[in-house]
Amino acid sequence: MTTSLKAALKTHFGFENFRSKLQEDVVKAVVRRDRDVFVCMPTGAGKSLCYQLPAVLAEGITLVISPLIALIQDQVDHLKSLNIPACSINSKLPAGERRLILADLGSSSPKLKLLYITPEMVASPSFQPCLTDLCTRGLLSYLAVDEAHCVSQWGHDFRPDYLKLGGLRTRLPGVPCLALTATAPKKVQEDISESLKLSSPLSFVTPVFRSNLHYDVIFREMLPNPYVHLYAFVRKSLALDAGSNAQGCGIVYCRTREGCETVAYQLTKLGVLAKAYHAGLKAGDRTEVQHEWMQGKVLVIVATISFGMGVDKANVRFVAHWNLAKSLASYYQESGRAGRDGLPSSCRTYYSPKDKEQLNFLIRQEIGRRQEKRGSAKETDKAGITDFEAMVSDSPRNVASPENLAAAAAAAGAASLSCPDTSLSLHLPTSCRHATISKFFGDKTPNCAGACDYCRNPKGVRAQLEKAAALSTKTEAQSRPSGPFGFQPDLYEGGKKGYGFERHGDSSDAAGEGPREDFVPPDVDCPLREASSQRIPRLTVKKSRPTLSSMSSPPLSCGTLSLAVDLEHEVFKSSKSSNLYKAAVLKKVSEMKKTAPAPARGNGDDETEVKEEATASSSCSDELQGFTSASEIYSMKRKRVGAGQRGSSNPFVTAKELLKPSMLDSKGTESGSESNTDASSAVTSSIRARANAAAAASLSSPTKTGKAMSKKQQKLAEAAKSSRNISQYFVKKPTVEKSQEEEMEVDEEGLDAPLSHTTTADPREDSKPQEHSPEVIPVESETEEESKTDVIIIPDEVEEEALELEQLQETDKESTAEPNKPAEEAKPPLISEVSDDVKANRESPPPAKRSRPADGRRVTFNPNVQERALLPVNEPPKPVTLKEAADIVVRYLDPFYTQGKFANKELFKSFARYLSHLLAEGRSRGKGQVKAEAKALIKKLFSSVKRCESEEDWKHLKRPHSCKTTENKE
Ligand SMILES: Nc1ncnc2c1ncn2[C@@H]1O[C@H](COP(=O)(O)OP(=O)(O)OP(=O)(O)O)[C@@H](O)[C@H]1O
Ligand SMILES: [Zn+2]
Repeated sequence: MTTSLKAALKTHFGFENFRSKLQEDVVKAVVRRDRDVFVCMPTGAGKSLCYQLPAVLAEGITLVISPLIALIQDQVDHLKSLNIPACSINSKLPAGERRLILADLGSSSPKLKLLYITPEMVASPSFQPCLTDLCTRGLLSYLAVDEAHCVSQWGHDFRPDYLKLGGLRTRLPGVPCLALTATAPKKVQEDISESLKLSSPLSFVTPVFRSNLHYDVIFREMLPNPYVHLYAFVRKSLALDAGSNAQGCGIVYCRTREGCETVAYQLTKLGVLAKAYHAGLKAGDRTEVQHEWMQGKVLVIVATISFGMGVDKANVRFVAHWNLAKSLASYYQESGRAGRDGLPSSCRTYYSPKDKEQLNFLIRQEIGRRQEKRGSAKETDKAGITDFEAMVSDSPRNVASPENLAAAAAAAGAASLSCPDTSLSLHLPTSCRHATISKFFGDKTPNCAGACDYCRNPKGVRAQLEKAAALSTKTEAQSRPSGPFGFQPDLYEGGKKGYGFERHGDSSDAAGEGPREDFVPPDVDCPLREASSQRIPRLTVKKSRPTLSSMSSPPLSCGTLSLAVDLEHEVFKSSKSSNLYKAAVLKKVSEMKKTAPAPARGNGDDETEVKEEATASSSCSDELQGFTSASEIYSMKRKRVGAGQRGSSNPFVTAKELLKPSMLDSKGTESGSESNTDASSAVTSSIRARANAAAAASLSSPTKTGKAMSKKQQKLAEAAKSSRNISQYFVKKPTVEKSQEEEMEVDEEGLDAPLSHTTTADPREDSKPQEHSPEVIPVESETEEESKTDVIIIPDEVEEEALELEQLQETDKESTAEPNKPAEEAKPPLISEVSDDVKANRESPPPAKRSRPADGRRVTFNPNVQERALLPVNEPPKPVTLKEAADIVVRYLDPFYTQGKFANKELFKSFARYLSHLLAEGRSRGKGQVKAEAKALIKKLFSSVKRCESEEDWKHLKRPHSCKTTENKE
């Protein structure tokens, strides 16, 4: 058998030998087909071959379940390059190709050997006939479940759709199953076996210890300059000083996008080319960054955890965690991307107690949210906490715990060393970091032989701890109850004051820039009215911002500035939370835009005008020198900041600051600068806010600033338009004051993915459509361009959903998909995922879809009113696309989800998907009809069931053909 396997290995894959005895043993076991098989091997050990080779040798088709389209694409491309017939069915596939695949699968002897598919797709109703057909004809040779840990709610990457695979399994009797993962503690292994209904599986588990990896931990906040420290680490790890020619590279993981941007910027500035990678970048940019890094053109990739899964690069010489990983399992997997070639590599954590607090908070918050949705607690809810504690716990209970948590305490993330705000001396790391990891995964203690800082220099590690403890005590003593804005640790879990401004203040947290920052009341001369008021919990005043005097751009006129200040103050007074404040600002700006004359553009006088403005305002700015300027005072919660927001820690910028770059742009002095990068690509709240604020400011001086409208400003204004919808979405919300949670949840990309879908801030909390009232806004003052963009409303939910899916499904290979899929548009896909549609919605700004109604009025937000007011007169209805149908469905369905009418989010999504397809079928109807039908169907559903508990609940729904709308009548 060995000989024939080896021959096949050579013939089909070009390998002389198996990579390891383990790989060979697994392949042999799989080929025997008499048992299910469980494989736990480190990343890069060659797991894929364990099912690919048997798949090639077997008759029939191997169904491979993999969580990411990007991963699937890589695998399929690789197999195709080896002439092995493999493909994937997903919603990105052009209809023609999909038909071909389905035709092959339906033929008597399909040519395909491997069919890759996501768990969502395999569970989708449209795929079932194909699956059943293959199964009944005995054409399925194996079921391979890659990244099988996603099936476990104890695992760090739980994906609810993986749970459905148990059901799938039972429908495929006699098909041997192979489950593969790189990281699975005992508990997760058991869970995998149970959930996938593996029958007495043969287990192949590699020890987790990797002797070529060196682990250490540095207390970030004890460093005079953490970036310089990181830079030195990079140089050393890549042997740059030794003039090494070895093409090594490295990864720095940050929790937030902003952190990535900052670290990448700092490293590059110091002399090592580093680039950021996160879901806030355009897909193409992400792919390019990854590509450059793979090719060694960029030495360091600074990424959120959206980067890495499936990245097959052997010579990663270091993995640094600038922020803590969220669990020991995650840490092991992330750091494990180093040294796949077996050569010595470094894994370093830059530990900060703030990270620990924030992560702890976020994890608990997420669990609370899940429980709230579910209405009950589950034992597995604790998984997130225990896994995290495995990283950072310093509690004696855990140290004594037989379940490794203790071990973890001293462990890998070193976070163990954490918690300087407790008595550190009691919890010195008591063992080697490798040992901790091994214990966590249920392995026996390895022989570290100096491959961690503790084993190398236990004294040094202790000394660091003690120093950190001392520093922390000092900092606490200094900062404790320092007036109304002080951090009050006693209240940590008690209320919003307990979280304090400084903890969740802003970006410096994430980026780890230096020591903890205390709230500094603003200068008495600060132009912002009520600047020191803390009536809105997360609007902080920061003195550390540059003052007017330090600005290089032309200053504003006094009038503009004071108007901006007044505007802000008015809104500030009437808002109760930062979100409401933000929404109100956006609304105000939007209103003003409508009542002001359209700004003249591009008349060639820009430069003169700007100069005039600068001269006119110079005296005013002089007066203000030394003060924190109005525009730099509000520090809102961080929102997604896209490329080009490097180092920026204050995403919410008010009128004046916005005007500054825009005026510069208009003079051409900063065109092409990084702040000028495609604003639309990162339509973040911050940018929207900037755009709106810009518009507001320009209105305060309509002639001058209007003329100075730059390209950038136009782009921003465009971004603002799409935000207007969202602002209305917000503004109709009840004035419920939210806790500091919101501040943290926004851009915690690093946490989003690992905590599964639900970790992303639940969009529904921010979007309660049922509370919106119709709003009719006159359009007289609008520019033509503006009026085109207001028809489609993108609920935040859609954006969040898209982000979530982006992270989970298409993180890094977006470019492999066709940008616009005419085929998809032309014909309803046989198999599709609503998620992609939703995503598409987010990526492309809402197109102008309807002409303005004859009465010159535009209706926003209330879909019922829209229908009437916006229907084109005497024009045949434009047939809806699937995407448009999905938009409509999501919008109408969302309130029901919010009201708890769906047992869980998956059902909600599944119904949305079902309904979208139903409504888009045939493509012959216009929007009005689709809307009416959507409403009718939803109504019908909830007239038969009080709460949707299963897919059966909607199976009876059919398109209501009798449903007539205005559009129909035309
Ligand atoms: N027998 C072999 N000889 C040489 N190279 C091999 C062999 N088997 C696999 N490889 C190569 O090893 C690399 C890693 O394999 P693979 O991607 O399957 O790892 P993996 O264990 O699935 O990692 P991950 O956990 O990241 O998915 C690939 O480039 C693959 O081609
Ligand atoms: Zn050790």
